[in-house]
Amino acid sequence: MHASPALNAAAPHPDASPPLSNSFTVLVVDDQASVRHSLITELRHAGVTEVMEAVDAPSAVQMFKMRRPDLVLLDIRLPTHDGYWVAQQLREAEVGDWTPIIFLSGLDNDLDIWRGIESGGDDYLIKPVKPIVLIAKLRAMRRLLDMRRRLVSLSAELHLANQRLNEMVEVDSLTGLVNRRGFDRILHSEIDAARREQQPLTLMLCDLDHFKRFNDAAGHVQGDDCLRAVGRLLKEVCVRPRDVASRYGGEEFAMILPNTPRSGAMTFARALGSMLRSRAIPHPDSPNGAVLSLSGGITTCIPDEGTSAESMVMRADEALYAAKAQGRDRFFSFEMQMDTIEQRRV
Ligand SMILES: Nc1nc2c(ncn2[C@@H]2O[C@H](COP(=O)(O)OP(=O)(O)OP(=O)(O)O)[C@@H](O)[C@H]2O)c(=O)[nH]1
Repeated sequence: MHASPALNAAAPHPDASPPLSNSFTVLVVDDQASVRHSLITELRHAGVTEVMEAVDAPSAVQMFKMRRPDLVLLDIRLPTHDGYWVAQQLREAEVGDWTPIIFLSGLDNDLDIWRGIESGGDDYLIKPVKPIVLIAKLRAMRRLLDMRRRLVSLSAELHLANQRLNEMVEVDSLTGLVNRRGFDRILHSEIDAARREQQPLTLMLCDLDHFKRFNDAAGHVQGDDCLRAVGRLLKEVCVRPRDVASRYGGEEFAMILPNTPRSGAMTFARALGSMLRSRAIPHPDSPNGAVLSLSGGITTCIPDEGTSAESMVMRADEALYAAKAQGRDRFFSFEMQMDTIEQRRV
């Protein structure tokens, strides 16, 4: 506390400077009514749209939390708690945010300035405050605040743009499914999650049967339509939120099915097979019948330290190769083959 007037009336008044544009709110914290009054008059003159007053530390903190001013003018000497304490409370109350704090004090020594900055202050004004200095600092802080807001909004825009870009580069343009890049990322992260949670993870590779003949007979445009139809079907069959259908490449698709044991994987394969049959997409030249069919290779495991995305793909691919070799239009599970050398027709 001190008795010096808030403003040095002898200092030249910055009448020539234009008022601060847009809305700008300031919280003045000082226990002396005369000081607050002089500061408020000067702030209004400078174009500050709203000035709040607090007479002590607790009410300053409370007002700050409720009203969130754009700037705080904070006296160091206050009853009960000092301005350093207030600054610390304000900084703790706005994690991730930043409101400029300018300390006001009659004290002019290096240690006070150091303590002020250490406790979260941004600048320091010695009372009596010269109006021209007050307004210059107000403008400087306003400029910093505007810059920070622009940066925050730019980084939010950048974050959104990055998200969109990521989505774009991970989406297959023909089918709208996750593409190979997205598949690789998701498979790695699901292996990690399944290892942590000790839950079974299933990978299913599906390949359309005799698709070269389809293209040769119907043409590539119809072939593309067919791939789109299969893409829609795979999306439909992936009903659980973490199930992922992706286009692995060409006429090959991959499904990542977290928390899915072998039995669940076979149920999924049956559902997929029967949905495809019910769609009855005509195949103009298939030795397997008049409608499109597909073959699938499945691998299921609770990943351990030795499990990698590559090893899972290799196992699913081996099972897919066996399903093709055994006549197509079927799903094989790598593990079931290993366990029982049993082949299952879906
Ligand atoms: N229309 C179209 N065809 C594609 C696309 N990508 C791959 N293909 C075709 O898919 C066919 C795949 O042929 P193969 O690998 O010989 O396999 P397949 O004829 O399906 O025979 P199996 O897999 O053994 O049943 C090739 O003719 C590719 O040109 C695509 O984006 N659009």
